[in-house]
Amino acid sequence: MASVADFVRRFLDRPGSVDLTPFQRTVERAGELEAEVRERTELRAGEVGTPEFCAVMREAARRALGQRPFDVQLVGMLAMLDGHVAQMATGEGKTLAGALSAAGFALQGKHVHAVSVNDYLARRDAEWMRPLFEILGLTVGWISETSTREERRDAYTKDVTYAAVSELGFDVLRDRLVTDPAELVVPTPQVALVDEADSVLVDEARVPLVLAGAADPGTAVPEMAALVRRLSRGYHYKVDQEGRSVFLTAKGTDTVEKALGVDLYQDPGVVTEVNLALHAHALLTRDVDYIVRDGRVHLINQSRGRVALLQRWPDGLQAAVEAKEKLPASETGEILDSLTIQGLLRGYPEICGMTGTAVAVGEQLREFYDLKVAVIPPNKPCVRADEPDRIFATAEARQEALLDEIDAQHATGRPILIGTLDVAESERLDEALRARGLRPVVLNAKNDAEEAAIIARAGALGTITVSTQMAGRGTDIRLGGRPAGDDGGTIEDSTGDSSGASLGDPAEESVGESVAESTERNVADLGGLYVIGTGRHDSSRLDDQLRGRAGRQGDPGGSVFFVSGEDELLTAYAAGESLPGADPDGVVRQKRAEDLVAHAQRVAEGVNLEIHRNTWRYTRLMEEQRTHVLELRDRVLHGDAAAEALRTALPDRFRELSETVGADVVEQACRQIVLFHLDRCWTEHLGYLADLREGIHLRALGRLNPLDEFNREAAPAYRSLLDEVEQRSKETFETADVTADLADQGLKRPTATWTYLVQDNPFGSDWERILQRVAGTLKRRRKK
Ligand SMILES: Nc1ncnc2c1ncn2[C@@H]1O[C@H](COP(=O)(O)OP(=O)(O)OP(=O)(O)O)[C@@H](O)[C@H]1O
Repeated sequence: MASVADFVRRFLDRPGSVDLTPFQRTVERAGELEAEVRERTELRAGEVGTPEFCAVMREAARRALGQRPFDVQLVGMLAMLDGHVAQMATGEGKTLAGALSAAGFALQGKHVHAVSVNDYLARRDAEWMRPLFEILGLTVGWISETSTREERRDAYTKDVTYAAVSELGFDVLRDRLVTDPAELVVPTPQVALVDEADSVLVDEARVPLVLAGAADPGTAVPEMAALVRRLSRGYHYKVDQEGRSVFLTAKGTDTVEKALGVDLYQDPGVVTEVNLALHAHALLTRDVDYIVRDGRVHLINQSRGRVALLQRWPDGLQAAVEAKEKLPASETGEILDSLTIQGLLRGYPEICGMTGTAVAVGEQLREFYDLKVAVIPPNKPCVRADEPDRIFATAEARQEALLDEIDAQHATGRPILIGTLDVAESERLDEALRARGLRPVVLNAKNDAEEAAIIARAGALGTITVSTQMAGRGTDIRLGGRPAGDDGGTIEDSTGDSSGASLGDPAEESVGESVAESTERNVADLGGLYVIGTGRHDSSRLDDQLRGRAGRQGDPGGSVFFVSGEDELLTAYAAGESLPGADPDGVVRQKRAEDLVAHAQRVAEGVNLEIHRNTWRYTRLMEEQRTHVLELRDRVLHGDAAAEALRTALPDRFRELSETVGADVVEQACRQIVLFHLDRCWTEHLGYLADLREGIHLRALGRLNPLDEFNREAAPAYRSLLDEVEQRSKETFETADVTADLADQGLKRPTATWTYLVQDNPFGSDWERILQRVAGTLKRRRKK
């Protein structure tokens, strides 16, 4: 019978979170089997999810990696095997828990795609966990951006394949162009096990992965960039409170019209160009939203603080930023196909994941993926001291207090990790600290190559590390600065001679106290790593990830955020409400100030959720159509559907050709013809949907619901696409010389293709922006 405590706990659990009791019981019983399993020479896992299975997995990890999984890691494993997102705090050993569950799926004969956050982690985790998979008789592979198609195909044949989500998506997209089944790379998706599930499944969910082809330089608009550079904010143009949209004032409209000699009202094309240039000028900031490196604009991924490789904004905006920076426009090309990360991952019949911060996005995980969160307790209780925010009236007062605090803490030798909100701020802080004679180490999107090394040292005595959000994830910070994983957890260790893996507990083997351990103890006596945030993020999860760098595995540690009333979070999301008055030292001490900061953060989170929902409403239909097109394509690629269709439609032509060139040649030609037109029409359909979405605002002005309107038009357009494919295929079949190269007869596929991610539009959806813009322009016209 469940105890009262159990009942109360379950009652208090957040709605939608998973009851761990059955998993905990299984793990308890696994504990009873441990001694017996240790004696076995051969490890057979038995039925997945049973106590014996858990005991064998634990023993496998102990033998292969020298790490005996803690009970909580086994509970996490069971939760993932049951199809949930396991929330495990930073440093709790998610890599091992994830590998154990990947192995559990693989032992059931399923292929697992372990979705990593980046190439570095995909490779590191695959190599680190390789001995575990091998001891269980399983194979493992990894994919990185530089992997060849052959290497990728090989990696996908393994039981478990580690890869960044973008690589998986790009492979799926590239497979879209294949006309011979032997060239396919990605097998049918089975299980996705997603690391940092909140970030991939929620924050990046709406990012489209794009496959483009047939080069065409982007539209450069240098004159527009030069023109808007001369406009003044507040006078010629205004930016809304949330910093998400910008619009010309009546004065600005006049100035632009005079300068360009056009009537903006008559010329929507020019309005779009001016607005894009204004966006690039007023809303996107160098070293915050992007950096310029090697003569190119590199976007910064806001939630990770690192350069978002291969990402770009929607084309017009990308070109506008390039023009703003006086750089040549980068190539654009026609979009051949695109797929959002959410669409990609929803294509897996089974999905689960792990992260340090899932509860806060529990609602989205349920809504978009039907996933529940399992909150796994820590192995050792967290003793980190999280101080309340220190709130200041002005940014200046905050800066002074921040520098004083760093100075004071550093004087004791305590290691400090300072998290800034963007690259520019990390550089300013670096300068200010140097002016005080301190020697910080800076980690930001500009030097991310050194990340692992810098972070591994961040816990060393006397170290000051200034970092953007990138420090939040992936690399272990050890007190005393021991490099991550020197107990068996780095690539170097595990790619080496794995037969040397220790069989006992690492702790049992050390004799006496090493230098590293004594430094670790010193740092612990000083209070452990001290994390300081220079401002609250617009999502509490990002704050929690930063705090989570300290206090890992029961280590001592501390964290505090320095907030100012001038921070964007407050000016954008708590506008109209002012902070209570500050004391003479500039500090705001009333409780209401804390509430206001929390309120602003909740508003920001709500705004993001709304944008996500809205984007998904529009993309869902497109992705359903895409799935359908792909099913058709598969039938054509793998079977004789094309030949059957054309034989039925044009029996005489089919017979005549079969007699002259043979049935095989005709069948192959039919396949090529239908695939060509299907791909071509899909590309055209995507272009049509993009235009439709851009134009839908005009109907919104006519008081029709834009989403209904969109759906009303997109559905018949798709039906006519299918008719069109049929029509064009018949025409080609009728007229083409099927013995010659079909490419010479107008069926030319794109010669060059490339892939990229479209950075989520930072100002809300295109249609929302355009709507605001048009409404704004019309309002101003009426006033005139
Ligand atoms: N069962 C175990 N026994 C001993 N050490 C372990 C065990 N599990 C994990 N570790 C060690 O704990 C450290 C943290 O593991 P890992 O990097 O997987 O944590 P994490 O949960 O992914 O943290 P983060 O959220 O920061 O990425 C690593 O050095 C790893 O070797």
